[in-house]
Amino acid sequence: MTTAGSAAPAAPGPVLSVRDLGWSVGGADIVAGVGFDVAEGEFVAVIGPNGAGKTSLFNLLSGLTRPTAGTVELDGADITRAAPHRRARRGLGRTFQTSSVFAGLTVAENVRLAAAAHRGSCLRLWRRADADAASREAAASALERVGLAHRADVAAGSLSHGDKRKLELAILLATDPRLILLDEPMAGLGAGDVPALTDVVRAVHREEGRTVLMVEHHMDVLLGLADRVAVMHHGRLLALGTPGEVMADSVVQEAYLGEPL
Ligand SMILES: Nc1ncnc2c1ncn2[C@@H]1O[C@H](COP(=O)(O)OP(=O)(O)OP(=O)(O)O)[C@@H](O)[C@H]1O
Repeated sequence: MTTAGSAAPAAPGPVLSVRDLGWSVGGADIVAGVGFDVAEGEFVAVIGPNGAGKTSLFNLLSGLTRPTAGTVELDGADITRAAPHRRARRGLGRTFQTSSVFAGLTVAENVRLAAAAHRGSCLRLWRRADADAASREAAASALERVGLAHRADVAAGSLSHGDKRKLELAILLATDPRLILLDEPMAGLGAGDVPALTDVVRAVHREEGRTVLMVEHHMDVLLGLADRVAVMHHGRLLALGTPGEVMADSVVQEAYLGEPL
């Protein structure tokens, strides 16, 4: 018999819970009926052919677009209609497919600015970011973790594409997000740069314990990272399972029309 005092603690709920999520534009369903949970500390990869709705899904999760159906919960709180900055305050961070850094600022200044903005110092943000010890510390730590500490004082615009991707990750880490959405971080990288960035993403997940959702086209990159793979197709969630399950799924293979997964 279980008494109130000896009851096992309830399992923690999912970090992210998506139910029947949809986004229609001009009568076209860009995202439709998408539902899944992401557990604390999990790494879920999102794959799918071009135009499948992966970025649109990320836009719905991060609040850039308003869903026309369904709900999004973060740690049990309904954030379906919350603005992007409110989601960020609650611990949801994201990167974009295209690089988005201030080219004229130094690498460290870019990260400090993000840290200061997250800490709420909006008034004369830049001066505060420069002077604020906590922001400087957060920036230095983030740059160290992505392997960019030695480039802290160069202009962000002078970085290689691969280093800009690392900088974007550092900008994200400076805000200490629990749930990170990475939209094709490897896009445009030379083959030689992929392993280093993969290692950084792996460390952010495994060593720092952050929950990650990542859009990525290449299964070889995902295999060493993802606990589960979500497959999008025509705006719908076609499959969700371990990388092995998904690769063996004939419906998934058909969606890719013979392209290697
Ligand atoms: N604002 C919009 N208005 C109308 N259609 C849109 C809009 N944004 C995206 N779409 C369409 O929605 C579909 C899904 O686009 P989305 O960018 O989400 O796909 P994706 O899976 O991220 O593609 P890729 O792998 O090429 O980045 C595409 O057909 C796209 O043209």
